[in-house]
Amino acid sequence: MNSLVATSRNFRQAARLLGLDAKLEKSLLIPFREIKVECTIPKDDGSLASFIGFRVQHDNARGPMKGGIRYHPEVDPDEVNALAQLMTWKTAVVNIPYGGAKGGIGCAPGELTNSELERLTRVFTQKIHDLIGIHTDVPAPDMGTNAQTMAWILDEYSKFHGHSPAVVTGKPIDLGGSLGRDAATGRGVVFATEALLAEYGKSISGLTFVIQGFGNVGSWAAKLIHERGGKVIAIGDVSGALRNPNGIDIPAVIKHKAEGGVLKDFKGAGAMDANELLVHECDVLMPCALGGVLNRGNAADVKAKYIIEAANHPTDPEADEILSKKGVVILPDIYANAGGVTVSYFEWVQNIQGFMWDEEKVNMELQKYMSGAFKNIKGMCKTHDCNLRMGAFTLGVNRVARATLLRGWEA
Ligand SMILES: NC(=O)C1=CN([C@@H]2O[C@H](COP(=O)(O)OP(=O)(O)OC[C@H]3O[C@@H](n4cnc5c(N)ncnc54)[C@H](OP(=O)(O)O)[C@@H]3O)[C@@H](O)[C@H]2O)C=CC1
Ligand SMILES: O=C(O)CCC(=O)C(=O)O
Repeated sequence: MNSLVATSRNFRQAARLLGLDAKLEKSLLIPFREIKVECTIPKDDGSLASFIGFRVQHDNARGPMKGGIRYHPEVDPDEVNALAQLMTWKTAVVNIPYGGAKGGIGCAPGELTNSELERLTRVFTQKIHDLIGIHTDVPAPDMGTNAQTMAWILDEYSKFHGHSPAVVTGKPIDLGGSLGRDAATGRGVVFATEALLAEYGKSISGLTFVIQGFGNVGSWAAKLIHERGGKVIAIGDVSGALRNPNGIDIPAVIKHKAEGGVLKDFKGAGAMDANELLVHECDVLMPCALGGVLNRGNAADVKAKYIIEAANHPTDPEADEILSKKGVVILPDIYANAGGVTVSYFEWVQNIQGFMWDEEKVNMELQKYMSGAFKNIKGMCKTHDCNLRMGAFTLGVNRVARATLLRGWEA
């Protein structure tokens, strides 16, 4: 299902549960601003390459718009729109003073050299610099981008507006990045998983995990699960998938990749069909890559008891229905992966204050925000007699609706 249709369907269902006025519902759905820019760069061989960049600023009722920038061949306007909308509800779920935005460039970052990526990032920043800013819209990394990408945006933006570290988060520490931001999404996923499992009298230790995606989010989640005694029995990325029923040595995989190795060539686990990953027998399934990977084509075959949505919108509404009929418990993206934006908020606060926190404080505050949000979601589930996804959506949408009504519409 189209990602924007799917996300909007979840929003509408939450709006109905909350009894929102139809006109307010319509206004909350329409993005504040959609930006589309052409980015042409000279490649290293002197030829020209053109790309399309997007930034969708969905809503700013609760504060500056916030969200990552994705570099991936499948980036398109509907996908960016859906991701921007999810950011609005996500920042509200964890109650940080932001709205939602998302950006992206349709490109294959693995096929561009470092200097081509730098030129592309700088051209994109030149095209949008007037529309982002510390108190308007603050980008961060997402799939295919990282701290280096944020450093280039910061440098290019600062040429127009003066040194502005708080204009992006997820920066390198040397440029004002926060300790703990790199690990934050994966760490938040693990805190969220612990909160969910505790409801069922379980803990990570001794349970089996399958993880799709071994980039920033997947590798940190896997590492922290491994440290807590969880058994990661299968992992995968674009190169392929691996399994080991006795548990994969995650620190060894991370070392193998850090040394330039390809995941599928790791020797401590056997190869498996990547299409089997999501339907592999396990206690907990963690999609940590693309959206829409759980759909009506595979949902009936999923064997996990719990799905933690570390990726954004990995589950189609059709799959949602099939999975909930099977009794699978799904922890929704707008809560499960909110640790990244929460620590981005801490980074922004540190930049504005000009005062750096130690990593212990960052992780402690993150845990506080994640457990507080889980309690609030459970409260909404009780009030509206709904599942965790609708609990999270009603929590987020209600906060944004209240802020919107308080601000009013007088011109
Ligand atoms: N970074 C962050 O702070 C946040 C990220 N998220 C979400 O988490 C997800 C992952 O993001 P992040 O870890 O940052 O991205 P990265 O680019 O760091 O990693 C993405 C991972 O997904 C893998 N992947 C991509 N396409 C496929 C595919 N078709 N099948 C299997 N694996 C695939 C990549 O493989 P390969 O390395 O081989 O290309 C890589 O391992 C995204 O949905 C993102 O929106 C959510 C909140 C915050
Ligand atoms: O850290 C941020 O600002 C945004 C992270 C993000 O893009 C996401 O949560 O999907």
